[in-house]
Amino acid sequence: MKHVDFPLLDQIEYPADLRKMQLAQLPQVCDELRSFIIESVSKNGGHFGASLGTVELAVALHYAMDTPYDQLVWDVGHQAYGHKILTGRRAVFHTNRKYDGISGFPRREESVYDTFGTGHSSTSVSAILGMAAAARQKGETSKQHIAVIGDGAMTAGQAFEALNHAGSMDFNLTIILNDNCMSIDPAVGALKEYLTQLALSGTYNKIRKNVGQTMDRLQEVGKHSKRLINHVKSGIKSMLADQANFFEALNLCYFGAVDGHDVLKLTGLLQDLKGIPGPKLLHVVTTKGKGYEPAEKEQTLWHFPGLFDKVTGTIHKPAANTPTPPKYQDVFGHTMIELASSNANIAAVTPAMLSGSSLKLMMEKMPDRTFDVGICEQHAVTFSAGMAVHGMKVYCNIYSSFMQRGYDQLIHDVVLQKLPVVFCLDRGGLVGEDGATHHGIFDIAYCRCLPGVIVSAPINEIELRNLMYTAQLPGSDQPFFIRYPRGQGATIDWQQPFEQIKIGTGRLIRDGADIAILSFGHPGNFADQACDDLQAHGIAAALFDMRFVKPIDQNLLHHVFQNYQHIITVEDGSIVGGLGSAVVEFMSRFGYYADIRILGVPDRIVEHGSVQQLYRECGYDARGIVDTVLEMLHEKVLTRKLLRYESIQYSGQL
Ligand SMILES: Cc1ncc(C[n+]2csc(CCOP(=O)(O)OP(=O)(O)O)c2C)c(N)n1
Ligand SMILES: CC(=O)[C@@H](O)[C@H](O)COP(=O)(O)O
Ligand SMILES: [Mg+2]
Repeated sequence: MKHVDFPLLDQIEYPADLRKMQLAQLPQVCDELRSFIIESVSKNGGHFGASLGTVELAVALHYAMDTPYDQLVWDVGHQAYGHKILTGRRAVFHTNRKYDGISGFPRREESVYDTFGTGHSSTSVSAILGMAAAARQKGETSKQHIAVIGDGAMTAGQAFEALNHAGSMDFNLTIILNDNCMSIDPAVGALKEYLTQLALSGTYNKIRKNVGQTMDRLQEVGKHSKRLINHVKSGIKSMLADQANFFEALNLCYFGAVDGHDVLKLTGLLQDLKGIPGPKLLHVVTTKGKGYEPAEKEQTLWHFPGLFDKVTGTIHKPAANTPTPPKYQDVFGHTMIELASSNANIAAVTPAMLSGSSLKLMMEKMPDRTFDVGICEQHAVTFSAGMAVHGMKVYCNIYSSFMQRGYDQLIHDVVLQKLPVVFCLDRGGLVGEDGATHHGIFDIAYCRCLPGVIVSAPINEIELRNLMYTAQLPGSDQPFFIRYPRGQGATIDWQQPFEQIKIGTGRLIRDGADIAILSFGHPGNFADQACDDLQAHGIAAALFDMRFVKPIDQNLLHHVFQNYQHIITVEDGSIVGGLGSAVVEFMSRFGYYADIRILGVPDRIVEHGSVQQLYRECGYDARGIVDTVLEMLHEKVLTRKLLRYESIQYSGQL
């Protein structure tokens, strides 16, 4: 750590302050900004390597552009910490991703400098193109529009759709391709190879000279006429004729590749580019984790390291003296290896979440049957469907919120064709600090409405394994969803022999006569705890683990409606369209009546914080369940208290 204090950064509240500085001071600003990020993330947590890689870019952009008038969109937004710190949020940066604190991603509500909310990838070029179109309509001809997009994010279909559109328009647009050869895991795919070749080709030096000549010409003419734009393009194109540049072929002026850590050159280049009208792509080469050695060396680990000692680079780990339950993702990863070892038809697919899904474990052992297809959820779904056509049993693992990207592919390419793909929806439910963009709370509803599918959720790791096992048994020939949460499970002794689960059956976890609690997935554990707590109030609650919302266990529900007047449903998902809705639909269909409360994520946007804080806020943690039961059984509880009081009085008289 070079800096213990921040003499230049202290003078910068907003980019206007940065722009008052001398160009020669920018390297030190970068130095201080980098130190600030290291200091803050080591203590408060957050995404790390990506923002270290964009320090120079953030400084150069805010120095060269007139933000917030000029519009800047950061794709994904996990790399925008430098931007946040330079745009009025340094003093509150320690609240990053915390409950009631600032978001870990750009948010329109948070700052005028955050022109577009992100979190999910590959949206930036579309969004900035839309803004440029709006500016054109308003006659704001001098306004700059810049999207910063990583090489990982660039692999998604939407990014290509936007490039295709951008190249056909003459809007004033700069796409900065931040190429660090990394996604969360090492970048994959043909684009990666292409960008590497491009970066090595040394095109930039020639182009840089050309920019200078172009600027002279622009000054001479004075206006950004269409003729001039074409002139600029053809000038650059001629220099690239022997290179068949992909971006040029799409009609974007390509500049690069440049060193993304040379802040002075970067600033000069951005200033130059401002004067060149039309769609441009600047290829910037950076290092993920730049300036912090451990993060440069182990880039996947330091994408999101958790708290660490900034001096030694030691990542804090929980004390290992007591055994803890594993993460659901690891149970999934290990179980995949077990299943695939005994079933040669099994393959696995992940759209760029190799480590996050723990499919990395299977990739190491069975690389021929494990596919990291890059960030492209839509392709991942249809690719899996294609394999299923020819009898492969594909486990397509997609984070619940990212699956939203592939919804038509689910319907059109899987459900309508009745293909038995197994979708393992990881991060189902509230995910915590990543917040609203990443909460996987809509999947129960968006899967439940699909005809002919199975929608399940395990209460613990053993059930996760058994569901995964069941999904590949002969006769399992429907699309099969298994959704499970982020983080740790509930069972230490999880590696039990597989057992088949009868599809569409729930089970009684504990009996009781006063109220029935129906749970779906891991909140069954909250309900179990609540049942314990309710005993102290003299209430005997029954707990049913539904396991499936589709097909739903009708026998179980008939039993519940025939035996209980009071029913609570609990799920880690939106209360609109989930388990609660399914139970009410059943009640109405069969003409039952009961006092029902639906607990889950309310119909509003839930922000970030620890999952415990968010479960509390939404009222479906153990305490929330207890409170709801007490409220529902208010009179019964009062009567019982009274009876107990009377019996004490009476025994006192004896
Ligand atoms: C639609 C979607 N899929 C997956 C992710 C998870 N994700 C976040 S960052 C990231 C890697 C992005 O790579 P790149 O754009 O190159 O940025 P870098 O981290 O290398 O700076 C991934 C896969 C996401 N945010 N959105
Ligand atoms: C920015 C992004 O989308 C990912 O880095 C995400 O934060 C990963 O989430 P997990 O930590 O749950 O794998
Ligand atoms: Mg990258």
